[in-house]
Amino acid sequence: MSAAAAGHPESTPGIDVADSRGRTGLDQVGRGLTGNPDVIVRDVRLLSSNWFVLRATTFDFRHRDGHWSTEDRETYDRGDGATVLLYNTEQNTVLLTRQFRFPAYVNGHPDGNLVEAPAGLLDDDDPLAAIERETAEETGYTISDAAHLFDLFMSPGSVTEKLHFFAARYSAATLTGAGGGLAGEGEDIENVELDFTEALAAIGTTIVDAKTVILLQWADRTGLLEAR
Ligand SMILES: Nc1nc2c(ncn2[C@@H]2O[C@H](COP(=O)(O)OP(=O)(O)O[C@H]3O[C@H](CO)[C@@H](O)[C@H](O)[C@@H]3O)[C@@H](O)[C@H]2O)c(=O)[nH]1
Ligand SMILES: [Mg+2]
Repeated sequence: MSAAAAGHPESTPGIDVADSRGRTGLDQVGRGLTGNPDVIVRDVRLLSSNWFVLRATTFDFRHRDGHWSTEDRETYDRGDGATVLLYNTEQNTVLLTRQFRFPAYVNGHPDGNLVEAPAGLLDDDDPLAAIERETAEETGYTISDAAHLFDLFMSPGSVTEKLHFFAARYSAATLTGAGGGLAGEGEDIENVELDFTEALAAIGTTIVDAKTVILLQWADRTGLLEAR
């Protein structure tokens, strides 16, 4: 007799038994939130845990005029990430990457090859360790002086991710590895070194990745690099 026929619910990967990535309890996230008295979480349903995690959450929400409504929101949870502006003040250059991004390709980017600041998911590391790791993996450069700038939500209507922003120096002397990303994960990442003026001019045409635009404009606003 199956568990369901015996009156017990079936086991669900990601909830009460491990999913393909070894996770359980994925339907518990968000249930205990108490910070906002105008929000009462009623239910969390796991929709997918194929790779990252898609949930639907039902919550009661008190509007500004005092009335309550019940709302459903889907959230996509990739964990948090970190990104870095690699800069060289002697050359007035930045070191970016180019890689294929399917979500951009399927949504109108001509070939999906995006020019971006190096970035990666934190996995189990703290943000600084994660950006040092990702910079080495993706570009081959070793960074040692990464300065934390700010943390931003990148798409708060649907994606839970908070992105930690850094800036760090690079030079020919700090190129210590091959870069290119993790071949085992299907990554194929190319370095793109640009004169800072050229990089600023490419915003909105060649450079259409938000984190990269934010970092370039930060460097312009603070005068870290020179827009000639
Ligand atoms: N098998 C499989 N692998 C996946 C899937 N989604 C992602 N991956 C693997 O997970 C890797 C994640 O690479 P990271 O370098 O850690 O992350 P990222 O995708 O570069 O994300 C960074 O940039 C994003 C875009 O700006 C940011 O959103 C994110 O915070 C982070 O900074 C991908 O390259 C790919 O190999 C999937 O659905 N299936
Ligand atoms: Mg990456």
